[in-house]
Amino acid sequence: MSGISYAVWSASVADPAFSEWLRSACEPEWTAVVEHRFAEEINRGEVSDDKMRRYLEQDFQFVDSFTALLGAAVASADSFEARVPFSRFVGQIATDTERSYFHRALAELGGELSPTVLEPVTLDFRALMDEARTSQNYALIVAVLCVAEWVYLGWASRAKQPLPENFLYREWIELHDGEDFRAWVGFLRGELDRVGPGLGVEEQGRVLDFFQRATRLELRFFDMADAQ
Ligand SMILES: Cc1ncc(CN)c(N)n1
Repeated sequence: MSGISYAVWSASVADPAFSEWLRSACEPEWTAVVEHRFAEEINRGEVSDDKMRRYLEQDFQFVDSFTALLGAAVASADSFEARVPFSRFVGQIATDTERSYFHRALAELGGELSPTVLEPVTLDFRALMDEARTSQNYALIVAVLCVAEWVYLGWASRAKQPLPENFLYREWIELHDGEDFRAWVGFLRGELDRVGPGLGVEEQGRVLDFFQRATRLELRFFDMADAQ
């Protein structure tokens, strides 16, 4: 990936959907995230407690900004029907099942819900999400949300059955795979496919820029978690 690409998506029959056009412009980083060693170790239940604690401490700070970004999607969507899946996700997942996972997992690992030191990549990711949130631009907001959820579906759906017994890994995988999560990612992609083609060329380039920056940050986040 080399910064903003002003290659234009076009609506001819042969062209991919807008979301697939964005994703394929993020190779090889996209595949590097989905096939990352750290993700493979989660899928096999082999991450050391120390690494898992560090990752989840930082990720809980990610999730805080992510939840605020979901709120911005509710506010900036162009119809009631589009607002509903975001609202449902905030209520059922982000502030309920996922929050409960973080509380239990960090208690088990002796981690902190509010670590004093935030890694540079955590700060950078929070900054990107804040930039998308304060833009109040629906396409930019959905682009960042879509990357975060789609790459997580990518690695989690590679986990082999039976999943690890330890809840630290099993629940983290289950939160990012399964029928409901696939439908959620399908919705996010569908929103990009719906609004993307109607944007001007410059605005499409801006969406691509946010999509690429989010993908790079996902890769850096797993690199940070894997380092030690
Ligand atoms: C860094 C990151 N990216 C995505 C996700 C999935 N919501 C997450 N928990 N953390």
